[in-house]
Amino acid sequence: MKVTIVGAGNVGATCADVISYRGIASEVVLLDIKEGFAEGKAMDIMQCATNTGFNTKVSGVTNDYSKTADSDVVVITSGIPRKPGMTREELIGINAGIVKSVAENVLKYSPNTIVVVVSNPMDTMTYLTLKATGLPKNRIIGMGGALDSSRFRYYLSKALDKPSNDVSAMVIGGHGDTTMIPLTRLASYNGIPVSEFLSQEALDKVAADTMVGGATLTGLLGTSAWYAPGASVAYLVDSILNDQKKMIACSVFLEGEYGQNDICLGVPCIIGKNGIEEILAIDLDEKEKALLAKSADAVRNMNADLKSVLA
Ligand SMILES: NC(=O)c1ccc[n+]([C@@H]2O[C@H](COP(=O)([O-])OP(=O)(O)OC[C@H]3O[C@@H](n4cnc5c(N)ncnc54)[C@H](O)[C@@H]3O)[C@@H](O)[C@H]2O)c1
Ligand SMILES: O=C(O)C[C@H](O)C(=O)O
Repeated sequence: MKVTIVGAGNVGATCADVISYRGIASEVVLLDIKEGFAEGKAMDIMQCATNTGFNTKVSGVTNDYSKTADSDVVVITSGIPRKPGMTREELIGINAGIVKSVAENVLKYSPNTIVVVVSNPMDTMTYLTLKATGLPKNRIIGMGGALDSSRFRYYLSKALDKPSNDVSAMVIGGHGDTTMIPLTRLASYNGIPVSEFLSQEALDKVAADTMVGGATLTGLLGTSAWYAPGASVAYLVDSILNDQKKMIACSVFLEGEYGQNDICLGVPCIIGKNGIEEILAIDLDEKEKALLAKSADAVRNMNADLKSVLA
């Protein structure tokens, strides 16, 4: 199975590293526009093979899309990341043009691929990829919910003082500081509602910390995060390539689901060899429904800025 990652920067290279280390794909191609950069990242990763014991073939290319031919999955991480004090939405001016041209280029050589969109603002970039390529909705997946949910589980585990892997929780909605919706009501510690262990005040703080999880890291690092983002993409790619049918919150084109139309937004999906195999309809309470509607309004506003790119 072959995976191409366009953008060999922090997130793209970390994703390639996790995919090869865990043996998720037999081949990974890293592509970047910066001369020699992807080649260098691929060589560095390949030199881990004997010490960590993997057999995935990782190669790097400078802007040569012919080397990406017949990829089963293409991950788009090309574009600029935010700096401290910025929102993800401020990246649209530069990233929209990059994402559109990358999506068009990869499809020339891999017409049957499944595309995973990572570049920010992610929900809008997913919508742009869908509109620009005309691919069926099951083959365009926006990655944000997997990461936000892992941060939610991290903050819950810290509040509970228990391991993250004993916590089950999901974030839906947009992948933005004010648009994501941590589903606190449904979060559990080994099947027991977290509200049995944590006060409402503590749960509200966990939700607030989760929502600004990316901004907090950007403030600490000076650029946005990459370890958890790269691992979250690899987790999603694993479910596609190995047909695991995992339930993962992903940004997907909605046609009536959750009362939304003509938008890509994070909702729970079953992810398998066909990409988005099912959009799960979960019962939200009135407060959660209102938050999702507000989140959709904000993402739709952002999508309106794509007019000139899509013209
Ligand atoms: N969806 C998410 O959950 C999530 C998580 C983390 C980061 N991101 C986003 O992912 C993107 C990448 O972040 P990063 O930290 O890896 O940034 P980075 O700057 O480390 O890497 C981006 C890479 O893209 C390359 N690039 C730019 N234009 C290109 C083009 N036309 N073709 C090929 N390569 C091109 C650059 O040369 C660079 O190497 C950002 O937009 C960031 O906001 C999203
Ligand atoms: O925070 C960012 O800008 C990058 C990414 O979306 C993240 O959540 O880490």
